[in-house]
Amino acid sequence: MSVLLQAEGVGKSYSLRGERVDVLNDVELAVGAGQITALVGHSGSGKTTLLHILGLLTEPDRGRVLVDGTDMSGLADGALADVRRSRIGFVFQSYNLLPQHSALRNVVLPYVGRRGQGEDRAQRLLQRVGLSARARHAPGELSGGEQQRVALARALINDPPVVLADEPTGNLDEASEKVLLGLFRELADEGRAVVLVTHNTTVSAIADVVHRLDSGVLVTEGSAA
Ligand SMILES: Nc1ncnc2c1ncn2[C@@H]1O[C@H](COP(=O)(O)OP(=O)(O)OP(=O)(O)O)[C@@H](O)[C@H]1O
Repeated sequence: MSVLLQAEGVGKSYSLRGERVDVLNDVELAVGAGQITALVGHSGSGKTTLLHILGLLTEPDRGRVLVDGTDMSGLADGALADVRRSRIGFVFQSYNLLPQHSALRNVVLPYVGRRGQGEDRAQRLLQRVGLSARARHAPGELSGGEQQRVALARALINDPPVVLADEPTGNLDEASEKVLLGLFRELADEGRAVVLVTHNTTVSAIADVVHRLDSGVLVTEGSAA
């Protein structure tokens, strides 16, 4: 298994009303290509914080994140943004789609490839997530599950080897959940590393590896391998 994303000794604390809260303590994690990794744990255990650190959206206080074996600590903001755009697709818990733009425009916006090819690629991705007929619709005209699928298409626009998703099935009915989990499996089968934060046991059941966060410590619960 080739490791695409690693956390080494990652720690994060917040200061809340004068109280220090240690959210993550010395987290070690290696995320492999071709696998679905689930991050589980009770509410407030730090899953989103860890996902944001893995996605280079939040800097850890201690330790480091490696993408393709390269240490990300100390990279300038621009270089970090380049790695984020090209190597990591992130699906946010609240989708974070721009309401004034169509689904298609939302998918194209982060595209960094050859000029003129973004729209075609975005169309194909919308087709892949079953929404080609909704390309011109604004996020407000789509259901939660549809917005989630647009957010996944956007996360794939630059063909990233790593896909991170925060509670991707949080607002979905069973049928939409099944479609989305099928898509994540396809992404892993293509060789990508997929990391899902979830409370949902259906989601963790399809994962190849399950890690649980408990009191800031990450424990591996199970591995299909
Ligand atoms: N920006 C922040 N400032 C201060 N404290 C924060 C911040 N972000 C997270 N926290 C604290 O860190 C802890 C972990 O939050 P996090 O959102 O990572 O947990 P979670 O496991 O994803 O929870 P949930 O399952 O409820 O989404 C919480 O106690 C929260 O109050």
